[in-house]
Amino acid sequence: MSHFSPLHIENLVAGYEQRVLLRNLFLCVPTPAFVAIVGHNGCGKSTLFRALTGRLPYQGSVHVFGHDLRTERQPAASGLLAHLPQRNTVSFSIEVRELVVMGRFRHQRFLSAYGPDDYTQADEALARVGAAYLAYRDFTLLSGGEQQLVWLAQLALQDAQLYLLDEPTQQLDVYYRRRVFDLLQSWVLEAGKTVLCITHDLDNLPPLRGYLLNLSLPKPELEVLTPESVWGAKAYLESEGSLRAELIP
Ligand SMILES: Nc1ncnc2c1ncn2[C@@H]1O[C@H](COP(=O)(O)OP(=O)(O)OP(=O)(O)O)[C@@H](O)[C@H]1O
Repeated sequence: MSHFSPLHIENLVAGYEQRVLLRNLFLCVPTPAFVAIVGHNGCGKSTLFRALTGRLPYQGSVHVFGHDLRTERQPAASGLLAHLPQRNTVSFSIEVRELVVMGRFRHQRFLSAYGPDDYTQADEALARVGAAYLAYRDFTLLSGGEQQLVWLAQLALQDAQLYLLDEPTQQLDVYYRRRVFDLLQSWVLEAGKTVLCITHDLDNLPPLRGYLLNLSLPKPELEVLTPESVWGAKAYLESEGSLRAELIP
């Protein structure tokens, strides 16, 4: 398999002092794709993202388009990857549009302000997530679901090659959950991005094109996303046996 694929993970081992959560993970996303990452609470999904974003030491190797992530000091600044954590907070008052435009940080010249073109792109990104009406509101006063839409708009502007999204549809209502999955699918199909998306929202996955990665399995591997593979993952995750297998250290 090529090291120049969007994501190539070899023999990844990661976890915490008491517990190894990811054991000898091999993964190759061969071409730009959507990958839904599923698994029980606590099985290590966010831990995988912590390793990929350099916040947790790991054994093994991770290459993104041929770049070794261990030696890539600022993967976000170089446009290699962008990450949406499960909880993202802002502690000061800021207009939504001002927060979204910051997604253009890679195109901003030192000490210069964002220009009209940057703001046009911010408005377009907000419109694409169905949140144009929030543009002039104070971000800190929005509901959790509205804030999530704003983060997705900002993320789109980062124009990264690999997106790591940790439960992007949590807190969203049924309409916006569907809409966000459609949006992520368009990032792949129309913009050639690779999207790794941690989710517990299996019901919305069947119509999507891409792969499924069930991190609760003893040997997780990519499966093509189909109604059958999603059903299989759901049946596995609902079984008592799968939970017991995971609790064995
Ligand atoms: N810094 C840490 N030190 C020790 N253990 C940790 C640390 N961070 C997380 N853990 C534990 O590691 C396990 C996996 O955490 P992780 O956040 O990867 O789960 P997850 O699969 O993303 O779960 P969820 O679906 O609930 O978000 C959990 O049991 C958690 O308590």
